[in-house]
Amino acid sequence: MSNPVENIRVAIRCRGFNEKERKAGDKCIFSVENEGVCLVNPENPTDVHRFGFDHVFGPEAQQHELWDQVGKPALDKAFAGFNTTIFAYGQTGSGKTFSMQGVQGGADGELAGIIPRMNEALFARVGAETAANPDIHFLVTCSYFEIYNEVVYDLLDPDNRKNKGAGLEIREHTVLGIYVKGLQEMVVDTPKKLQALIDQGMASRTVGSTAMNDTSSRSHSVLSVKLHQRDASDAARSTFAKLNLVDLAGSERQKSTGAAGARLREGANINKSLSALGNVINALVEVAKGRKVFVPYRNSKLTRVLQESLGGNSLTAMLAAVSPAACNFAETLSTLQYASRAKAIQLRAVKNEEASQVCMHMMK
Ligand SMILES: Nc1ncnc2c1ncn2[C@@H]1O[C@H](COP(=O)(O)OP(=O)(O)OP(=O)(O)O)[C@@H](O)[C@H]1O
Repeated sequence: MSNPVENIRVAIRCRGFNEKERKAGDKCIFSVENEGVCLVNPENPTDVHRFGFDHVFGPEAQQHELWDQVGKPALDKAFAGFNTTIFAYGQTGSGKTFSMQGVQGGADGELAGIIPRMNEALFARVGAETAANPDIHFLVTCSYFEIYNEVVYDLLDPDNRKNKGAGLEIREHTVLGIYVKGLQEMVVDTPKKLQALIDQGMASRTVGSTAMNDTSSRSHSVLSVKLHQRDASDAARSTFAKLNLVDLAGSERQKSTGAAGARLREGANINKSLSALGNVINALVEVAKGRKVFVPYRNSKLTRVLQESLGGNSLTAMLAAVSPAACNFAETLSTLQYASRAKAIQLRAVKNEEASQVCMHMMK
């Protein structure tokens, strides 16, 4: 694989009706059509919106299908030395965290989302490759942070969490790219250790109850797993890859969330950063058409952190989560429009051989 030019891959996932929607006897306005979706305006049945996507997962789709189509290809690319990103976008309560993290328990862990599956598959592959070739050495590190009210907090550093207000700075390195200064970078060598850090980070994440979701994520979270591969017999084949797994805070209309006070302020910040993301997506669509336009990455912490994932050195998949219920028509339409625009973004990922040379110092 060498320097592919790829569009962002966009997947849609529609959950089933939740308790509230079922009790209200709400109508289903979403249907799957081949690799596309159809959304009908409940107020006007002739107002029909059709969109095509790379993958569509209906309410009956299982977590392992999402892993096969979206998670595993990203992991394969990381092993080939490419930065990869998966980010979940969608209305609050639409199933972003369910898709990314899933639910613990259930028979054979079938409710596990992309992140725990990624963890297990990553170390299974590290074990298999090391067994097949003793010259290959791996180093896996991870960091986990959230952006809450436009401030970056380290989810793996309890002191940083206690000291709310003093956030971390986002910086840029000529070889390693965008990074968060002072963020803890933990070395992990078993899936158990990585899962313990993920659980620790999840427990620290800012969550609040809104009218739309009892445990709504009020921050954007970024789990970043770095995979360093060193080939002792051929240094030129050493690589580095960053795997970013991003669970965005839910987009929402203030009216539908019943927000007030802190929730209202959070909501305003969430909407501000998601609209900054929308503006970056719009600009990148113009760039893909060959137009020279300014891409406003610096307008929010979120877009700055996602800069490489959206328009730089990364192969990226967007997972847009939606509700099937008529009461969410406006939000679902807006998510589908947002996701549909993102499809046009082109990515130019480069195999990280140069960066790996820098990172090799960390392994010595
Ligand atoms: N595909 C699905 N199958 C079963 N349950 C689901 C599915 N998607 C979401 N849910 C359930 O719906 C509820 C809301 O989902 P989730 O917390 O993932 O939403 P979210 O998009 O992350 O919301 P927020 O932006 O508010 O954090 C949870 O109880 C979750 O378990």
